[in-house]
Amino acid sequence: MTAPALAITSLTKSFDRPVVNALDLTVRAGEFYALLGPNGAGKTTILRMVAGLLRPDAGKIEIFGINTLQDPIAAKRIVAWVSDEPMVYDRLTPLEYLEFVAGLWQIDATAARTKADELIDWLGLRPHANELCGGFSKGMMQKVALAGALVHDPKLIILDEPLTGLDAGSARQVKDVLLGKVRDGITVIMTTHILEVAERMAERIGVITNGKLIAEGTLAELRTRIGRESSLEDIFLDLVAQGSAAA
Ligand SMILES: Nc1ncnc2c1ncn2[C@@H]1O[C@H](COP(=O)(O)OP(=O)(O)OP(=O)(O)O)[C@@H](O)[C@H]1O
Repeated sequence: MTAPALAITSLTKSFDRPVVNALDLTVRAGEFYALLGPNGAGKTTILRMVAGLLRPDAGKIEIFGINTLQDPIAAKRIVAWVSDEPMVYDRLTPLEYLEFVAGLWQIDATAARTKADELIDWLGLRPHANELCGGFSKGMMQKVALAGALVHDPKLIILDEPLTGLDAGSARQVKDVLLGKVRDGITVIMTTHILEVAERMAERIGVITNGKLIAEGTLAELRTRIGRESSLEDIFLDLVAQGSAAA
């Protein structure tokens, strides 16, 4: 049996207060999973721990069976992390940036160039491929950062609010790239506040409040849980209200 793309067990993290509370979460291989939750629920903190950018206080994270705390380099090789605050080098063009990232992954120069060209075309960056990133809008930076995260052909792509700040055309390009990846068998996990995106794209949706998973399932399963025909917005608000009352 294939190991899950992500298996989180009893994950716990506090800053000045508990933010992630003994969280258990499993995402299957090949799934498109959306993580929803109100502001401050802990979504980014959870994903930063999965991406190896933040150390948990307790708990276990496995990516395709690799323990991220015991074997962080092996885990990072198969994961892409796309932050909601894109970081690219101002003084490089998108092509130079992608070749630089490919070099960090020790991908050979010819393969790197082919990969970079493919990503540039997919994300509609071709007209700007030879301009310095420093002059780019936030949306264009976000697309370059996404391309950079995909250079090493990750098996699991984790994105924090990938569509925020993108115009309709760019959002469509990013969505198409992600759906294409899922069709190719790649697993995608993303947070979003755009419920319509979760509704249309995700196979399963997890709802986080106060660092805990309070509900999870397909849209149909979440509807059944609420017990009436509702929009995802109504379901989400009902679940969050229930979660807050329980806390
Ligand atoms: N490095 C940090 N130091 C202290 N507190 C932090 C740190 N990172 C996050 N927090 C706190 O942890 C809580 C959860 O933050 P997090 O960013 O994970 O939430 P989120 O669900 O992603 O929210 P949003 O939807 O607003 O992005 C917040 O109260 C935040 O202020």
